[in-house]
Amino acid sequence: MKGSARRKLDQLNFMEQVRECRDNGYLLSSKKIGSGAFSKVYLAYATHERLWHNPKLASDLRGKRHAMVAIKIISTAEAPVEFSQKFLPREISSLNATYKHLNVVQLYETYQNSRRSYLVLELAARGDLLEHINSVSDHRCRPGLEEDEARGLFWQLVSAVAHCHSSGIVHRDLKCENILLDDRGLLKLSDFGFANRSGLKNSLLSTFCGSVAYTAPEILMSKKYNGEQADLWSLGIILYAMVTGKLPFKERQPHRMLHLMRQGPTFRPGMSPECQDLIRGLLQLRPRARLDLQQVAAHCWMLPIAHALFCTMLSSSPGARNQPSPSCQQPLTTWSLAETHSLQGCSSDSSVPSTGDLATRVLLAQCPSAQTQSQEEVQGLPS
Ligand SMILES: Nc1ncnc2c1ncn2[C@@H]1O[C@H](COP(=O)(O)OP(=O)(O)OP(=O)(O)O)[C@@H](O)[C@H]1O
Repeated sequence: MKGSARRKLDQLNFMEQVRECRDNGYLLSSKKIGSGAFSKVYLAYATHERLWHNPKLASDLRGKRHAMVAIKIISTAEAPVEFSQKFLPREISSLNATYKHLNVVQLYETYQNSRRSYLVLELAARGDLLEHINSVSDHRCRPGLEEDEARGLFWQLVSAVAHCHSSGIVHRDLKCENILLDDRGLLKLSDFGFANRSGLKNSLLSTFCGSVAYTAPEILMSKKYNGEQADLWSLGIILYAMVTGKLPFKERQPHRMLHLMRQGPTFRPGMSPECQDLIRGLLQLRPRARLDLQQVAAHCWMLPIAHALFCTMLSSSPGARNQPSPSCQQPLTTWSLAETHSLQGCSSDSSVPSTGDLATRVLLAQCPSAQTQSQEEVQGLPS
């Protein structure tokens, strides 16, 4: 098809999409914020009428004080049947199963016709983690994020993945490009296109998913694998990318990649030994030897953040305000309220149960004086 004919067709298609969105209560803007293999993602606005009819959407956007959403439009007529019948339904059911956590992109609703499917998603307007790492690296004239910043983001990611796993979902495509940031700088895990139910505790998966650079060795070796343990490997790669600005193993050929993996990651001088230890703990060749999420959250590199969060929870609870724990008196000036909520995994909607038990459990183990002092406050949190 000639260029001008293609442009005309694109324009007609877009006008049709605008109409279909309007019929469903959204004003589609022409601002394209991303695209995937069979999808385009646009900025859109929820109408008053839509907000009135969709309490899930209304309660979330009320907290954000805007009406913007991201609409992912999938051209099901053009996509392979397997995509429309297998992966897309899985993406939708995984997003529904992981609703609602502050660090997982929210799916507000879907609508479809014979040609397209529409996913109305929470907007994460500040791009992805890869772009963020690259822009910070340029700014610092040094590859990678400061460890303090990496710690804050990584905690949010661990909290999001823990929420997915406890909801029975394995992501299977964890990578920097699938981790988005919103306008408050909060991390939002997205793209559940390869996600699956983790099913029975010991059931194994066999499909190859994701990008080679983030893929666990057992998958590259075409073995049956445990999805949760494979996600843990990807977390190790992401943490390495955050603090070094590079990928630890980079090879196109799986067998060469495996060779590099067996040698293990190398670290630049200046990286803290604690961070190196955490990365090594995740990048274990044997899946069962990898740290689990609880161990990651309790790792000494993570402690400053778990500690800060726990102290914030203590100081904001009425009983503890007058009686601070002697071991929890560090200033918390580096954490804003939004960050603290995120660390807790809480939603901005107070009616939603908090899933942020990670820090509480970690700190109760690490901070005995807090344990005796705050029994009552902590009992209020889900475990
Ligand atoms: N909720 C969102 N907020 C802002 N941008 C988004 C959102 N969801 C997706 N995007 C943007 O759109 C791009 C494509 O979205 P997504 O990764 O979900 O689609 P995909 O079809 O699964 O992509 P791929 O084929 O690369 O796996 C993302 O890389 C991101 O830049």
